[in-house]
Amino acid sequence: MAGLTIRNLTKHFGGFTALQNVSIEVKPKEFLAVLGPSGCGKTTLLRMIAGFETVSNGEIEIDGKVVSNTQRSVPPNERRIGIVFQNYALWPHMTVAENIGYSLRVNKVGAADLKRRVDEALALVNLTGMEDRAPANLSGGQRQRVALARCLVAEPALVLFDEPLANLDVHLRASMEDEFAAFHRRTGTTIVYITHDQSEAMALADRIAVMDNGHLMQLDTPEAIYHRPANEMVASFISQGMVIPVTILRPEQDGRCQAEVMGQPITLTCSAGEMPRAGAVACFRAEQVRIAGEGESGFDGQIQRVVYQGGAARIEFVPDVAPDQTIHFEQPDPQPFAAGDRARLCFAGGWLIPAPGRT
Ligand SMILES: Nc1ncnc2c1ncn2[C@@H]1O[C@H](COP(=O)(O)OP(=O)(O)OP(=O)(O)O)[C@@H](O)[C@H]1O
Repeated sequence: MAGLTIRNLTKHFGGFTALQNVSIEVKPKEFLAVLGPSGCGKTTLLRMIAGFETVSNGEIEIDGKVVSNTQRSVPPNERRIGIVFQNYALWPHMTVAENIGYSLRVNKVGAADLKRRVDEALALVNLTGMEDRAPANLSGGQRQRVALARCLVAEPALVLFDEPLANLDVHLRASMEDEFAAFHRRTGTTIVYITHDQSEAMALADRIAVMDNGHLMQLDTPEAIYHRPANEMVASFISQGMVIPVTILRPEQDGRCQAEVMGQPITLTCSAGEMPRAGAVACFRAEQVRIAGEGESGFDGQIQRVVYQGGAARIEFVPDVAPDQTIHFEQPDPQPFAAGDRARLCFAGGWLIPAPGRT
């Protein structure tokens, strides 16, 4: 399986810059998710990797060969890339096997070889026995698997997924997530998976590239992105992290620093070399918020909303000292709170977000 190198990639559409200086290295067999809000440039990036868009600057290398730079662009069909789209794009008048074997027939692959490769692809996506069905007689998840088999049969160096689960219902998404993960474990295919759904990215990817406004914000493992976001965008975009001003009291020691948040002392995890500085902010996760014990110090405030989620509720709380800030946390049943109640909370940890330009 091939690797993919994206170097200083920029894309202008007229006066609009959709991608700005993006560099990403995808290792062979890696599963990389590209995650970001609508309009951040995910599809543009995918289209450039596939060769549907030229580059304004920078270059793309697949398996060590340059396929796009400002001078040249290898056509999509010569890039050995498979693409799985969200709308499957299956031929309705062909059977499952005919759909899967289409590209081989076009390339005049012999009948015996074609059947063997189609059978192998069917087995890879757990569709053996369904070769004679029409796409109309398949479930959404099965159609998506046919689309995957159709792309695998061509033995691509790299498979691009463009929001492949966006059209499926919640239950089917979960089971397809399992299938994609199992498929990746079985085949070791190098995958670039575009999504705006962070739980999908977290569940599937070895690493996640978080994008915003055409810029790469962070490229790291799901755990690092969650626990050590590089900036405020990543902190708040991933799992609605709470970004709150803090005062750093002492320089970093052993990956931690003493700080103050909303008038309360706190120990934050942080990157090496952090020093007291102006404008510091930290990211707090819902599980790092708790109700202060009897007589324990904390910050007082009012419960704004209680949203029941089955087994637990999401509680939204506004602190008296920071009325513009909403703190949210999960409270397991039975629910002690209602909107309007007073409470005292404290934080049990947090991550000091590195100063801008220093990640
Ligand atoms: N051909 C084009 N001409 C002009 N602007 C474009 C073109 N294609 C994309 N854009 C703009 O580039 C930006 C990035 O678009 P892109 O489709 O890559 O975003 P995205 O992250 O995939 O969004 P979504 O999740 O909504 O599909 C958007 O502001 C979009 O309007």
